[in-house]
Amino acid sequence: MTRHSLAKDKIRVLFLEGVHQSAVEEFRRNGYTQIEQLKVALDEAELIEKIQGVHILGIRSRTRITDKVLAAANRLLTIGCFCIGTNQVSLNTARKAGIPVFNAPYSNTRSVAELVIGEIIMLLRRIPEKSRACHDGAWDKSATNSFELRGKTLGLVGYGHIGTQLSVLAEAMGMKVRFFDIEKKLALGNAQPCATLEELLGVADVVSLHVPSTPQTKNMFGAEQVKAMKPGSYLINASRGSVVDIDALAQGLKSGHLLGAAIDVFPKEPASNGEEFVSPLRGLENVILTPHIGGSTQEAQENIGLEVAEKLIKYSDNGSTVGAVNFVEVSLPVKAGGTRFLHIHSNVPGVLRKVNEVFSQSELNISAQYLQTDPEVGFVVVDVEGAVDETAVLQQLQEIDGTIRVRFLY
Ligand SMILES: NC(=O)C1=CN([C@@H]2O[C@H](COP(=O)(O)OP(=O)(O)OC[C@H]3O[C@@H](n4cnc5c(N)ncnc54)[C@H](O)[C@@H]3O)[C@@H](O)[C@H]2O)C=CC1
Ligand SMILES: O=C(O)CCC(=O)C(=O)O
Repeated sequence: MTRHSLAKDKIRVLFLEGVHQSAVEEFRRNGYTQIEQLKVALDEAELIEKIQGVHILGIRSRTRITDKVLAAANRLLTIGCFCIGTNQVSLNTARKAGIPVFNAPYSNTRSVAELVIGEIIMLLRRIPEKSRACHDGAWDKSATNSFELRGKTLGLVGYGHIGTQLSVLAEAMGMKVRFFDIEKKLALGNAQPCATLEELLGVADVVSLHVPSTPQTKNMFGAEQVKAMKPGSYLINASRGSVVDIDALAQGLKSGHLLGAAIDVFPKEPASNGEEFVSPLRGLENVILTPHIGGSTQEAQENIGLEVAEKLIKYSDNGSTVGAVNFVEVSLPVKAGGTRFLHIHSNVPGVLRKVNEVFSQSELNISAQYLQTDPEVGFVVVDVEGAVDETAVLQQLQEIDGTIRVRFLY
């Protein structure tokens, strides 16, 4: 039987925002019983209260894990973002507190790419307003400003997991693809890179944004970029609301410079399904507005649930940090016997020596040791064979200057 320093039925797991049942089942399959599920996101004050005693927290993109929430988290071992973006978590503070954060970098990318393909067709055919008109009893059978996508140029800003899949799908449908990325990227199919964003904006009939939320991408698409787009072109944003200056976009649409837009993410998104969605884009012609559902398909959510749950369980059971977005990655073999100590510390000189002294002074036989450091945080894992007074070792490790947290698995 695998035993743990904290019995699994004492480990409290909290899932917010309707994390998929596949995650819950994976935790149950692995022996976890204390799992609480909420459908909603919590605001900072609610989370500060709710997080007390929680060891493993699972969220999606709405819940903000701020410095204050992390300071209040008295038992938190790890956080799982059941999505791609991790900008909702104060990653640096979590890292310094010894809390690895995991996400699912691939599982919903196909869903986003498919949605964007659908939106390109809908926008070029002006389906939003034609459908609305039919619902209202009108019959507008005109081809004005309706186009095929064949032969048009798709400009991808960000050529990562989503951008590249879109590139392949769009070419298969007869579009030309250009892309701009800050990193050198392998161009798939016949896609061609642009040296600058301006170059891309000057040639694209449809611009689709697929960059992460970073300080550099904040408002990277403003009045100047809207103006630089071709007259009669379209903008799609299914990345993050912080990337586009929404007022500048509204202006570009109202002036007729842009013929349409499809926007899935917004600078301010309602915290729950009941809250009113407020945006200057509401009511504009040929604008598809969706409530941040780019990755919301059954397939994606089920896969994400499983993928992130596996990473969280591996860390909780085994200490492995592979896939962590804010933490040094240590790939650990499953432990067959003995005791495994996990020591997270500030990366200051002498800590590793003191850790080793604890084991040598206790005359313990170290069978394996793993160490990874970043400039500020170190993570050392020590496997020990034979009989061990775990509590005594734990206490000595905790007393080492610079220790952030210590755990043992046995
Ligand atoms: N609407 C939704 O439901 C979803 C939204 N997303 C968002 O989409 C974003 C992109 O997802 P992936 O393609 O999987 O990410 P990725 O990390 O695979 O690709 C992002 C690409 O953007 C590039 N990039 C970064 N900064 C840039 C800049 N300033 N200019 C140009 N390129 C830049 C990177 O080099 C990278 O190639 C995610 O970070 C997330 O915020 C992801 C999934 C679902
Ligand atoms: O499904 C979600 O909650 C958010 C999806 C998303 O934006 C992401 O994966 O980054």
